[in-house]
Amino acid sequence: MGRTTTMNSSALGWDKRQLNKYFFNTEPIPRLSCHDPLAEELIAQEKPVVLTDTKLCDSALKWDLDYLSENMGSEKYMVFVSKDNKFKYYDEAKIRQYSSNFIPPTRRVDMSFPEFVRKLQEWKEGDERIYLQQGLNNTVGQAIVMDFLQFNWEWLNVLQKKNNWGPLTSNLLLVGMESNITPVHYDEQQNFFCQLIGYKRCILFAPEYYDRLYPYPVYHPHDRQSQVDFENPDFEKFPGMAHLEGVETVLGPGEVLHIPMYWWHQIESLPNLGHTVSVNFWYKGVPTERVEHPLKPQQKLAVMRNIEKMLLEALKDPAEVGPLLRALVIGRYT
Ligand SMILES: O=C(O)C(=O)C[C@H](CCCc1ccccc1)C(=O)O
Ligand SMILES: [Zn+2]
Repeated sequence: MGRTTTMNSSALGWDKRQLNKYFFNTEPIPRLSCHDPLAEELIAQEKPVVLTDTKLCDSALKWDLDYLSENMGSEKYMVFVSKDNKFKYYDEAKIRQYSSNFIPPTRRVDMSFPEFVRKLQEWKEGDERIYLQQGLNNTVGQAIVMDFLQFNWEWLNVLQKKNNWGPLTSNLLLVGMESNITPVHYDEQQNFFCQLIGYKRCILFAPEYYDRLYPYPVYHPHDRQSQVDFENPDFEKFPGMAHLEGVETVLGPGEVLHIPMYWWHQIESLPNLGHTVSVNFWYKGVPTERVEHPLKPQQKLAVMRNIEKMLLEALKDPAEVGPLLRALVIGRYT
């Protein structure tokens, strides 16, 4: 990119003026040492927390573009291409069964790491943007494997056991351009999100804000993604959005954000501070054995997802799900 960044004087390494102004208020996500008992308390309560000194991925702080080009082997990696700066995730498997004409907002191109870096360096204003999003697997070079083995697994494994999480399912390597945005969505896994290079703004909303973020239907390719666009909010169509309140942080190199399962999150690579490199740790949640009532918001979300899945299974035609739900609720539960 070669752009000179006017780094601001503050020690943060980034400048508040670089943050997009949105219509909702946010409070800061607590930033704690991983040795602070409150940190583990918040994780146990499924609340977001930034851990500043885990040393979880210190061996990967050197994963800049040169090092990754050198050591990511000659394999092809998954790169998404977008006409704007938004990279809304979609499930390719759901496109086929979702009858109506779904137009993917981004396209997937597989390319080698050096190819990806060349595209980054040749990029100029107006070009399509790119975002490498690839699960780390055994095709990466030896050096990367060595770095990976040096992660602070001891600390992670203790937390995994204490919180009765399921197995680690994947580590997504994310290499994005400055200003790239992953729009607000939730995942069905516990996540430790590690920032390695550059700065990412992470805006989170609690799972109970389900009725203010209007997720797509479960059978839609954009399942788990919100329908709202923070940069062009449609308050007529999505009135609940007006009551959104979030929490946020700007994550820098070496910092780890716990994104609890089902928490909504939007991730933005800060403008003018160069490309970003992150790696996440996704853990399967396990169903709670002793169910207590009233159910937690996360559990209600799981129930609603199951109802949508059952209805589609019963009705087969997605177009019939809405009318049946309306018949069930309007005038009876409203
Ligand atoms: O770690 C997370 O959960 C994030 O959302 C990080 C996000 C990219 C995620 C892309 C994605 C979202 C859903 C399914 C598969 C891939 C970023 O950092 O831009
Ligand atoms: Zn996510």
